Amino acid sequence: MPIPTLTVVDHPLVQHKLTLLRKKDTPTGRFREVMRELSTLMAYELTRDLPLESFSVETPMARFDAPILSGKKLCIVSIMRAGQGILDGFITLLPSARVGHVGLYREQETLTPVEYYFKVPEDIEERLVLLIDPMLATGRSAVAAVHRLKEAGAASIKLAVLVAAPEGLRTFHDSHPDVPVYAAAVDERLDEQGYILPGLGDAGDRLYGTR
Ligand SMILES: O=P(O)(O)OC[C@H]1O[C@H](OP(=O)(O)OP(=O)(O)O)[C@H](O)[C@@H]1O
Ligand SMILES: O=c1cc[nH]c(=O)[nH]1
Ligand SMILES: [Mg+2]
Repeated sequence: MPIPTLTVVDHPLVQHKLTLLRKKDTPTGRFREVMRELSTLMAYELTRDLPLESFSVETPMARFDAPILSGKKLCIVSIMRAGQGILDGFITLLPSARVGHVGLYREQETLTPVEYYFKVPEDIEERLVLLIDPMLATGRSAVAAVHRLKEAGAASIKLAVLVAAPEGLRTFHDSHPDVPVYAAAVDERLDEQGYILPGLGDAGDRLYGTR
């Protein structure tokens, strides 16, 4: 059984920007902007261990062997809606990655994730999947998304979230011990409605100004 891994991205810029997202009076436009900035930093961390190979390049001065990315191609998969808030930053750093979407919302009473959309590239089994969602609360949405990705053939997946609850991390690791998790923060706990405390509120609502 693989050992579940959790990487908390403790870079000062990540922590500073996350604080801006947490502030309840950060307005929608600014929230969206900061989430995008933060997501480029998360993408940087998630790709830290990508393999490199040598490529012969001619600079204006000389020919030499320079490093380029090798290994599996990438697929970024966003868990809608709130995942869209961190998708742009990932695409900015990884412009040739394919992009997939999983549409999920939590049913309010039971917190059961309900799927309304699923579209991923056909060759997903050949790609490293970077699954993204700002929030991991009960963990059930991420568990369901990974389950669907594995059904579609994905064999290599990393999960990136901004804020995770300890309860959700346990549930996720129990279901998918092979999927490493990257988070900007692990918060205290869930409240009675399944929101993360202290968290940042409802990420989708704050991104899009809904309630
Ligand atoms: O870990 P869980 O308890 O499953 O909760 C986390 C999910 O909740 C939020 O989505 P939400 O259901 O609010 O949908 P939205 O993105 O459309 O707002 C969030 O973006 C996650 O997908
Ligand atoms: O705190 C939470 C929990 C689930 N989804 C959110 O957007 N925020
Ligand atoms: Mg929401």
